[in-house]
Amino acid sequence: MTMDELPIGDVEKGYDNKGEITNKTLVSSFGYDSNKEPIGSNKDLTKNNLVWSGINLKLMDRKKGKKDGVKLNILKDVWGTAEAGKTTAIMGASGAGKTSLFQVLTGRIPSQGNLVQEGSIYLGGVRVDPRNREHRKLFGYVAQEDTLHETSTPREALRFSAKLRLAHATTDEEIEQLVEKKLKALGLESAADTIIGGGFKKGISGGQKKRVSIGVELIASPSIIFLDEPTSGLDSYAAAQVMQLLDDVAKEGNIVLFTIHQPSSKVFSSFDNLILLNKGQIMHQGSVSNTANDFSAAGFPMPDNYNPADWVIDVSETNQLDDLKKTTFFSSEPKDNTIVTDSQKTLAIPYSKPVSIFVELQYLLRREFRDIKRNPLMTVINVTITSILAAIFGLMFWDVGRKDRSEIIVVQAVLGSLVNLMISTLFGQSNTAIAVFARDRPLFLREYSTDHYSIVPYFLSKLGSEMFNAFAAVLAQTLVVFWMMGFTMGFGHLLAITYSMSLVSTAVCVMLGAFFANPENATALFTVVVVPQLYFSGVFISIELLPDVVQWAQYVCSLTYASRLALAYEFQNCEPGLAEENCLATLDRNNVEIDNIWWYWLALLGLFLGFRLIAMIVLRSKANY
Ligand SMILES: Nc1ncnc2c1ncn2[C@@H]1O[C@H](COP(=O)(O)OP(=O)(O)OP(=O)(O)O)[C@@H](O)[C@H]1O
Repeated sequence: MTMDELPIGDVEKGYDNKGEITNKTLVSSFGYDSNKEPIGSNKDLTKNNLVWSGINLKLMDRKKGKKDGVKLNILKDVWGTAEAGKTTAIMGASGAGKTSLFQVLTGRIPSQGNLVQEGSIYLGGVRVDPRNREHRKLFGYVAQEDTLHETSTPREALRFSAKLRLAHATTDEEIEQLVEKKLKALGLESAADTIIGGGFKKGISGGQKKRVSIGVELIASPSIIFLDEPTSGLDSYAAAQVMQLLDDVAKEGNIVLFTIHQPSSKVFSSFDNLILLNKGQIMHQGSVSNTANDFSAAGFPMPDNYNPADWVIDVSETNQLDDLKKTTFFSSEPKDNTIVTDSQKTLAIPYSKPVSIFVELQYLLRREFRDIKRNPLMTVINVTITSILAAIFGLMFWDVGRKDRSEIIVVQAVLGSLVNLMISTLFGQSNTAIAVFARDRPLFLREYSTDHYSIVPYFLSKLGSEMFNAFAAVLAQTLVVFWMMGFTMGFGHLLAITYSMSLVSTAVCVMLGAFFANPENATALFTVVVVPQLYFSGVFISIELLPDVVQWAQYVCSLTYASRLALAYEFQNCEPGLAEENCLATLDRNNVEIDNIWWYWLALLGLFLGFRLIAMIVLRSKANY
């Protein structure tokens, strides 16, 4: 079936009994009214429903040398169904296990650690594994926090997601039509070209942001869309709009499943099915329109004028579990809960990357540079601060390079000016690099886990913008200090050394940013990692005087190599005579060997690549949930 035969966006993936993908519109299959049916009871429809069975999530007590014990049963024998064509809400008091169940269903429980997960999930009667990258293409996931690219517009955000996630054969024209159609469906036409905004600038409203977050998932036409508290933080009007949107998405034949906290009665009545959790167990599942009857039948008639959402939580919170179990609540999983075509078989999806990594890189780079263009403040502040500092250094070491080097105090001053410059460069880019990476990290984790791009193009695109920012700052610094201080080495040499140093320093920041989500931790650790470099580099204390056990550290210090390069270029061609003697003695005292200049350059390159590689591996492992 071609895109021409079906309206764009209406083509949904379906699965036949063998688990093979079939293109069909699910819309036609779900035009029914099952308000009076318990969830999943319509056997014809079970075929395309999401069913989970025997889900247990245990927190293990792992003590060295002892057998593992179960510390806490977070989820116990949880079962349920999310029907295609309907919206299903997971509710429960705080700590009931909503997030945990949601994380199991979306494959976000880490496979290593203290949590052990059991149970099965089926889609259309065939087993699915939401941790599997291929299977995950069926799932759209909208987190509670909106992680959007702040300097993009809703139209650009949808286009970016469509381009990188839809089939390779989809033309740009088709993508534009699809984006237009989704913007309309999301009610975002008037805000389509307004910047999403964030900390740097006010953009679209919170409700509009939530709709963009939903839109970037919907654009990939997932069969199942998971949303974690989609109405939290929204006013009642915006919450109602989001619920209406989800209802429309479900009506197209999709499965819409979300957790929700304290919905208003209007929002509560707008969803189709309810799953109520209590202390990690399923207390009740059923159609929302039957909630009052179901609770009455269990002996808890709903008082008049009471928000039913509050009532169900009140009942679950204010009654003992044992008492509730004596009622019709907490029914055990029906034997025919999973209508399984083949329980042994796992859904087979031929995985193919929609676009090449070059297209990914192109789109990512375009977005990075658009970011710099639309939010130049960070670059401007960085360049300004660096220039001011450089001017202060320039004044302190005014003309030092042009003075007579036959005087040892002059050589000492030149040495001091270079080392200061290197240290300033070492720290100069760190705040910007850490702040930018901390800002972008959640966006990367979301986009990577929803298969927008691979990790290498992402890192290359970040490197592109970091290189630009670092170059702007280092160029400004070199322009100011070079002539003020009057160095004898070439302008290009000084620029290249400080630029390389700055890139290594940025690589360290990105590596720390990959380890720690919190920028404060990354900044604190940066100081711990970088300050010892001042000693290990040999510029303050000769390496030979350092204790043997720490001497190796000189080899992983960018300051070591950058300082040696700067000293080598500055002192290798001094005036013959006393000046030359002083220069060569300084080189000797600082362990600089002219013959090793290329090794110093290679070492800087090695450190740069090494730190980048570690960052990539760490971030890749963090994103692997
Ligand atoms: N990784 C974990 N380590 C320890 N305890 C956990 C972990 N994950 C969940 N729990 C515990 O399991 C229970 C259920 O947690 P969960 O976050 O799923 O509840 P919730 O219904 O989403 O609560 P809330 O509405 O307050 O977010 C809580 O008691 C929580 O402390």
